This record gives sequence, structure tokens and C-alpha cells, in this order.
Amino acid sequence: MLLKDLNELLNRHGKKIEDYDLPSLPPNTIDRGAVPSIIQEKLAVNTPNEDIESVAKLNNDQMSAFNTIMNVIIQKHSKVFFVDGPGGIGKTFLYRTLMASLISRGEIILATASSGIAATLLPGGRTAHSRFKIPIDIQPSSICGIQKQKDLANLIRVDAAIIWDEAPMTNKNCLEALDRSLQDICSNSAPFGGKVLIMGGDFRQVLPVVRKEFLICIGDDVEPTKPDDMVKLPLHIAIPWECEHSIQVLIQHISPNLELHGWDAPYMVQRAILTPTNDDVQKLNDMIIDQFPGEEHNLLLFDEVEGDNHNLYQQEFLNSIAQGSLPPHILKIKKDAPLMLLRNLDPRYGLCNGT
Ligand SMILES: Nc1ncnc2c1ncn2[C@@H]1O[C@H](COP(=O)(O)OP(=O)(O)OP(=O)(O)O)[C@@H](O)[C@H]1O
Repeated sequence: MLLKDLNELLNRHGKKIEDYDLPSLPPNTIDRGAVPSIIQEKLAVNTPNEDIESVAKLNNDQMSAFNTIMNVIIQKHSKVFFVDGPGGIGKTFLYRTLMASLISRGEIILATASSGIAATLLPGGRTAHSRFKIPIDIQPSSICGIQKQKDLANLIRVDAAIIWDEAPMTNKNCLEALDRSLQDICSNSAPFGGKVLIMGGDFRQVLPVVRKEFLICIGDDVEPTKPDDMVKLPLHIAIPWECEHSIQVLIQHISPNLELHGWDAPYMVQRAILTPTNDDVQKLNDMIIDQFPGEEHNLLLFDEVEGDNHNLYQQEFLNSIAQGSLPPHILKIKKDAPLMLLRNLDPRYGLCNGT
């Protein structure tokens, strides 16, 4: 039973129990003639009724894109599309409608996005990195870690189309790695192995930290700037730095009466403080979690240096390293306090990097 559960968990990540040094599954639990679970999983993607009905709601631009893409897929042609448009124009709405129409025809669509958050907006969505096993340390000549004979390659061969949202956010080497890999898997030298690829995103999108007009003014050199090229923020979007206490003023401004809102999800999801350095993140997290109501639990990280037989790296030193890709030595959490995942733990259940 445990092995079966473990196998299912590994299957979700495109792996099998046979890939590891583990006892084999009892013969009666393996159906060798069965459709691979990775394909079964895709065939079982649920499409919400509202997506099936949204064809009737598409506006003119969406309808034109929908018809063009559907025609290519139905006629089994190959093409690469780019759905361009500013944030909120309805790109995700279009992908979901396309997916619903194709899934209801029994087709398989691989829905991916550059970020975990965007991937969770598409039924069965995964990050492109996780779906196509794109190397993290990407190089100009990299290829994806998909083996031609494995189930994932079969899934790619049988799918009707691939969606990649937020494509402009990704390094071009990732797209080129996918291009090379699809050509190899599909034994077809057309772009992306002759698959229908629907990329989308917005090259103009900037983080909604300041109003766009302000950024445009900076670009046009209209706003007053300091001589050393520093941008001067207008007072109405800044909290002046006076002393360390200004950090408390900032926290109080962003999350007023935090101690009264620990249970209040709508209050929590509307607030965030962005900061460029990990040290500041750590400092702010400590201050905010102290104010958060409830009992504090400390989760400790244990570090060791491989091959350090002479104990050259003392535990106190390792604990003091706050490297960006590692959690802090002490992670303070409280019940109901928001946590953000930094790894894709289980994308099928929405547990993605950034959620
Ligand atoms: N034709 C439509 N009819 C009704 N609602 C729509 C339509 N198109 C888009 N919407 C709604 O508009 C909102 C924004 O659309 P959507 O999320 O698809 O935009 P987007 O272009 O993907 O934005 P972003 O780039 O920020 O992800 C959503 O709530 C969506 O349901």
C-alpha cells in the first residue's frame, strides 16, 4: 500500500518507483497494457462548466484568436502563436476557453506558465520548468531532461497543443531548449517539433508598485532625479526615513492593526512589502511575525558541509548564513500567518513556487 502511494506520488512528478533503489511493486498492481498515468492524468483534467460556456462570451479579438488557433489544431497543422496584450485584457480567459473546447473533444492540452502562480490559473497547469524538465542552470545549448522513450515524451507527442503563459518572463535559452527537445522527441525539424505552441504574455507588464505614468516620466527623464542618477519618489508614495522606527511606521501603514486581523484572509492577501535584499526580508519578517497574534513556533534548519571531517565549519557559522536559496536557520511561524512557498512542492494541488 505504501509502495503504491509512493509510486503515485512519483508518477505525479514524471518518475516511477523502478527509477529508485526501492522494492518493486507487487505484480498485480502493475497494468502493463495501461495508458501511462501521466496521460491518464491529463485526460482526467476537469474543465469547469463556466469555461465550456465562455465561447459565447469571447469578445471580437478573443474570438478571432480562438477561431484561428482552433482551425490550426483541428486541421492538425503546426504553428507557433503569441497572444499579446496588456494585463487584464483576457489572455487567460482565452486559454481557458480554448482548453475547455479542446478537452471536451477528447484532446490533451499541456498548460504551462513561467511562474507557479500563473500556472495555477490554468486547469491542470504546471510551470514550464517542471512540465518540460528545463534545466535550472540554463545554457545556450541546453536541452530539456525528457527521455525520448519515457511517458512524458509520449504525452508530448499525443497532445494537441501546448500553452505557455508569461513566456516573455523566461530566459530565451529555456524556449530554445524546449524547441530543440521537441524537435528531437517528435522527430520533426519544424519549430517546436511541429507542435502547436500558444505562447502569451505582456512585454510591457511592470510590477504595480508605482503608477505606470510615473515610470514613463522617469523613462522620458521628466521627473526630477538626483545627480547620482537616483530616482526621487514623490512624497505621497514614500514613507520618509527618520530612524529605525520608520520601519514600524511602514509596517503600520501597510498592515494597520495587524494584531486584530490574524484570522482575516481578505485583509492579509491585499498587503505585501517588497524589498530587494534578503537581510531586509528577514528583518521585516521577524518584526511582522512578532506583531502577528498567536503562539510562535520556531522551525530550525540543520546545515552541514559535506566532507567536513575536521569540523572546520562550525554550526554557529552555518546558522548565520542567510543565503537567498536557503530558508533562514530559524523560521518563525504562527497559525494563520501567510507563508509563501519557494519550491514547487506539489503543483497538482496548487503548491507552487510563489503561492
Ligand atoms: N470575454 C470576456 N467575458 C467576460 N469576462 C472576461 C472576458 N475576458 C476576460 N474576462 C475577465 O477579465 C478578467 C481579466 O482577464 P484575464 O485574467 O484573462 O486577463 P489576462 O490578460 O490573462 O491578464 P494578466 O496578463 O494580468 O494575467 C478576468 O476576471 C476574466 O474572467
